[in-house]
Amino acid sequence: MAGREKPNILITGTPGTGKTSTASLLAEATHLHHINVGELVKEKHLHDGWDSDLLCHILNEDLLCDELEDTMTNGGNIVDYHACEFFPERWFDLVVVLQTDNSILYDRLTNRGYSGQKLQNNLECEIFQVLREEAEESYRHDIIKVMASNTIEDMSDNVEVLKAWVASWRPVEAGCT
Ligand SMILES: Nc1ncnc2c1ncn2[C@@H]1O[C@H](COP(=O)(O)OP(=O)(O)OP(=O)(O)O)[C@@H](O)[C@H]1O
Repeated sequence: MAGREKPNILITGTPGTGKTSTASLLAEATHLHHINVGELVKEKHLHDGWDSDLLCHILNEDLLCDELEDTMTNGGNIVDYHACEFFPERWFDLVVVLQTDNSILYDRLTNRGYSGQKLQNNLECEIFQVLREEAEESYRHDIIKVMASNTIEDMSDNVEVLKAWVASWRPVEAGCT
């Protein structure tokens, strides 16, 4: 079976590190399709209700993966989500982990109205590099890029690097998996 003609990229990281902003700029620059998983889960009800402790939807991973399977098989997607271990490894050609210094992330999350346990959980997630570890446990290390996302300059540099990666990407020949 022929492989996909365009790559799939996963952009992950703690909430507030800039996944959606980076993914939408990259989608504009490359004409790849941006999938904001959080929005998709809400829109298509790919969840098992609302977690009133964590103040977020309880993701149904099977429903989400079934929903995305055909799109991912076709290729040409930028998937943006704050978790990564449950996606099939074969979906992605590149996994980007965005990281933000804690004081900057604190300001971004408080500006967005996060407080209490939710704020604390997200800051700890970034301090302990939970998403970087999750990516390293779930994907080949040579397809992972860890990128700083502290400033607008970082964001535009990251988009340029990723745009160049997309331009140089070539489909894997059938039989050369
Ligand atoms: N590198 C950056 N420099 C400056 N501001 C940034 C940067 N990245 C993100 N921001 C700002 O931080 C806020 C959060 O960004 P964004 O929504 O893209 O993060 P996210 O990782 O997608 O969050 P979530 O997982 O909650 O959707 C936005 O106001 C955005 O403009």
